[in-house]
Amino acid sequence: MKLPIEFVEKMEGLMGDEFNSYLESYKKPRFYGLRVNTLKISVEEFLKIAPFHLEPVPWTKDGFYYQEGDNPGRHPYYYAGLYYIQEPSAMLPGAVIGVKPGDKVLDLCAAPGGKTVQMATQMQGQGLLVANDINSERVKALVKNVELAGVRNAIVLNETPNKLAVNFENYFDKIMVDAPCSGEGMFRKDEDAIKSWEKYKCEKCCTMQWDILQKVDTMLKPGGIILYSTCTFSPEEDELMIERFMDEHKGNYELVEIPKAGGIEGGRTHWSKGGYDFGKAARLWPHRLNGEGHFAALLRKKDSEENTSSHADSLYKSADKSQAAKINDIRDVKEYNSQLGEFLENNTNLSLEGYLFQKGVNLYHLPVECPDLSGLKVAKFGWYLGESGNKGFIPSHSFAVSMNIRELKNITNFRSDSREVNSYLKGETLMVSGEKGYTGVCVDDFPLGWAKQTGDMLKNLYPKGWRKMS
Ligand SMILES: C[S@@+](CC[C@H](N)C(=O)[O-])C[C@H]1O[C@@H](n2cnc3c(N)ncnc32)[C@H](O)[C@@H]1O
Repeated sequence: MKLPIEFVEKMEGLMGDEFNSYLESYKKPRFYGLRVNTLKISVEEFLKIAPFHLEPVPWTKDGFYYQEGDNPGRHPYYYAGLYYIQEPSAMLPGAVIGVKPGDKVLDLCAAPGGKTVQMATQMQGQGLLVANDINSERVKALVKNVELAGVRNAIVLNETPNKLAVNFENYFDKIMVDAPCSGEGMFRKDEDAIKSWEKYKCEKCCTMQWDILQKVDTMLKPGGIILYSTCTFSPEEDELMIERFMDEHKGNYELVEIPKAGGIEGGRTHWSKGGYDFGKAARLWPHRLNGEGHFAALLRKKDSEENTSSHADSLYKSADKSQAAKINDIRDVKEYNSQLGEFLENNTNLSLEGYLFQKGVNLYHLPVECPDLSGLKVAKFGWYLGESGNKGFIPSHSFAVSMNIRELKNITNFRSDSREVNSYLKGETLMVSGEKGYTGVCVDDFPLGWAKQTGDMLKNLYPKGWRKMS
């Protein structure tokens, strides 16, 4: 690996005596990680069935190192969304932000969704998770990962922080800012990161980070939490960026201690101007722990006596609610849309509560009231249930993949090592007989998608864009 000379010289100046051991880390292999999706399976159950060589990641209880040859991205459990493949150091921000069920959470720079799905597991379907990214191509991957993980309480947006700040004033309890950065911590994992570093120098990234951070305060409630993270070593993008933010908000924010498990170190106060204790922040160094380079700072906004009722809530109150219905049980669902009500009754054991929405023929669910989304580009709205039209109710793929087996009435279950499961994931028709109608196809009890049983065969409804290639 050829590191840019300018980068090496800068690191030598910063690291002093540590420089040689730091540089040696580039000769060592990278680490591979996966995080168990506890929306679908507990860590204990996963460890019983996972056919991989797993070792715990010290800073998060759901994260594990795997060996390169394990290839978890090709296993049917991946298609059931049982885990998310994530670089081990990248698991820290989501592990320490402290998201709880019922919170309103914003993941501002979210694609492809590693931290979004991690926070979703902590919310357990309660509250609202808004995941946003400015890049429309990357938003597609974000939507897919949110669906695959079975997240039911997320809205995915494709917006600038400026526009979000108009709709979400004083709205969120927690905001994750996993900022675009010069990516120095990723050189060992991905040599393309070096090319990107040469293109987007640190100064450009600082400008982007500052623009993003400036809007965060507007959207955060008093008493709320920001987790700022990067995968770069540069103090300008890390300690100095947070120092600037805290200076700008004069005493309104404090740094919160991030636990230092498994070799994590504090941030470096002497790389800042010295006004705050960056020992509370976290630096993950590749020569100090088993993972790549990362920085994270946890900030708490001070509580205030001001009225905290949010602008977005009040906008919603005056917005047109005719499309939304609050539901408490199946009777309300039937009243709202009889096709959906019948489908739920015949095919599922699901008890839906919360809010139903209809846009054209499409039906959606959210566990909470919808915030004001006017003027925003919505890439995914809540849990997409399916279409209700002339052909009756047609359930969506995200409906199936967000279910657990106990919520499904009609099931076709295959073993993970069976020929059938691979055929299903490739989109092939299967010669399996059964009762006519929709069936949830599962691998070892975990739903993968729908099929329609014709009596003597399964018509495959696994979506084209999701299929396994070989
Ligand atoms: C480090 S990546 C995020 C990784 C993601 N949090 C995860 O865990 O999978 C940074 C992201 O910020 C997005 N981004 C860049 N500028 C942005 C802006 N002004 N507002 C929102 N997102 C932005 C990029 O498109 C990129 O997807």
